[in-house]
Amino acid sequence: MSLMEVNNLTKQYGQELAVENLSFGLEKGTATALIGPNGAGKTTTLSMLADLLSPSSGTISLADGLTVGFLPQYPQFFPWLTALEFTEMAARLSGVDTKKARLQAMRTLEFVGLEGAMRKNIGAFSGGMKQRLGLAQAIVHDPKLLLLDEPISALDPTGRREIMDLLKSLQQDTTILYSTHILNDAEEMTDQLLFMKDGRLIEHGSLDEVKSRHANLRIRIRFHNPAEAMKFAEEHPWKTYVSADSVYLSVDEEGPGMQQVLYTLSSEKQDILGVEFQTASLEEIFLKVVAGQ
Ligand SMILES: Nc1ncnc2c1ncn2[C@@H]1O[C@H](COP(=O)(O)OP(=O)(O)OP(=O)(O)O)[C@@H](O)[C@H]1O
Repeated sequence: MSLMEVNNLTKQYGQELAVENLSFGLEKGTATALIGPNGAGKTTTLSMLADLLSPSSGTISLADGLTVGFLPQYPQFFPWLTALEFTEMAARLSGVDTKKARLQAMRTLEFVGLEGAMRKNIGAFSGGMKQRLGLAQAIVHDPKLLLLDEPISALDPTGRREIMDLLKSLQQDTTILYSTHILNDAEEMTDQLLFMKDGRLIEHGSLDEVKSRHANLRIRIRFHNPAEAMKFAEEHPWKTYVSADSVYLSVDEEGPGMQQVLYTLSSEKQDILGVEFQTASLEEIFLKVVAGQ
């Protein structure tokens, strides 16, 4: 059964519909990526799910006894507190027994890689350390559902990698819903994709479902240099796309199949570096879906 069911969720600000008739479910133990351009309604949605904002209409149903952790897009910290004091306070506010709160806070800070900075004032923390601390306050009470608003977007590639790895290790016993606009990362950790635009859900499904609906399979032929790729494209009647040293052919009713491409390459004795099937990346699909709206 679903851990959370969202039905026709709507939020209106004056005349503006920030979120419009959003419906989806979160299955236990899955990761869902909420993707959308700026202003799509991701923060508004997550704030309603975290019970920080009341919906104008629609319903959010939670499984009995579900505990929820939330990382806001811009978490507020108290710079004069130490990381340990702050996390312990978050634990208590989330209902952790006072006696256990300190130990739990220490364990969580260790888990997010802040064991060496536990007793430092947050005021001296870097952006990456604050992001880890934000995650710590969201998970310190061991929630079964974790809602994260842009947990990785503000980080550099190393920081993103580290937080993604932490999230993946949490995924074993936690259901995760996170918003992001870093689509390469989303592709790595997602059982369900939700694409939002202008407050509406414009596409959803598993990565494979979304890919098979939108991603045309294509063939990539790699040449030694861009000039050779260009020459090949010009000399053949197929619809091609040339980028750097490669020629791309879409595999559809009009395009050639792999067999025909291989036959052509060998009969013409083309000196190539390689030929392979490729699917479009999530980023390309997203741009296509958003543009098609
Ligand atoms: N408190 C508010 N009052 C009025 N309009 C709001 C308010 N909060 C959000 N909106 C509007 O609702 C829409 C959705 O905003 P939201 O912040 O949810 O988008 P988002 O997808 O999280 O964007 P971003 O990626 O930029 O964070 C925007 O058009 C925004 O201007």
